[in-house]
Amino acid sequence: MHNNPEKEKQLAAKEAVTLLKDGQIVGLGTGSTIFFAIEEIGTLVKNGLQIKGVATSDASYQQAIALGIPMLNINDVTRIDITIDGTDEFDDNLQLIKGGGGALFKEKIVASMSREKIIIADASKKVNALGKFKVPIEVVPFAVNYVRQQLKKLNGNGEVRMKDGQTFVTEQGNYIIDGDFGPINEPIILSRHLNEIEGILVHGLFVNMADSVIMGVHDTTVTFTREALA
Ligand SMILES: O=C(CO)[C@H](O)[C@H](O)COP(=O)(O)O
Repeated sequence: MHNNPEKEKQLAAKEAVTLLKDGQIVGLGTGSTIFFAIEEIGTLVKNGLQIKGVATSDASYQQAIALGIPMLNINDVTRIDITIDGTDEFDDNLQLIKGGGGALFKEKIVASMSREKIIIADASKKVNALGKFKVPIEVVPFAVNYVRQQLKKLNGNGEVRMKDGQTFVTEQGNYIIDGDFGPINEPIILSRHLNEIEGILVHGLFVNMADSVIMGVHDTTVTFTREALA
């Protein structure tokens, strides 16, 4: 049986939104998987679900507003109850590489403020070792060459992300360096090293963050939980 990523994304999204409850403040991730979740939430809100959203990108904000989902500014909230977001890769320990869409800064802040963090994914995102997908690293433009040199010391190779022939610029006005470290056997240690490099605003290793990953596979879903790892 062939995988159908679009269908798997939709199934995971449909499953995730069943977790939402009246009164919650909900973090809305970014990307093509979350697109489906926001659509589903729009329908639930039309049918009476009372939640308020906090977006991780302009795209998710605009989609949510167009669907009539009430939205809050992150600086007007002191808590986020639950966040649903996508991922570029996840491993058996529910460690993630995120930021393929370049929204990693807001995604990490929203995740850090969230009591519960749910990741949704199609089956292609599950890997034995992180690292086939290059680690997105958001860098203040002044520090780009310095950071690339520092990545070399970590046995990494970083290329500045381009889009349509231009340097990709994040919503914060920064650049993304996509870091190739080969298979990442110790994501927690690499994450710590990256945290220590001046000029890096945020990186796409989301370690010990996801509470669960809902993965669409063929015509069903499988849920992996952090609780089950302990
Ligand atoms: O981190 C992200 C954006 O910054 C996305 O969650 C990630 O890139 C997955 O995207 P998609 O659902 O389109 O595969």
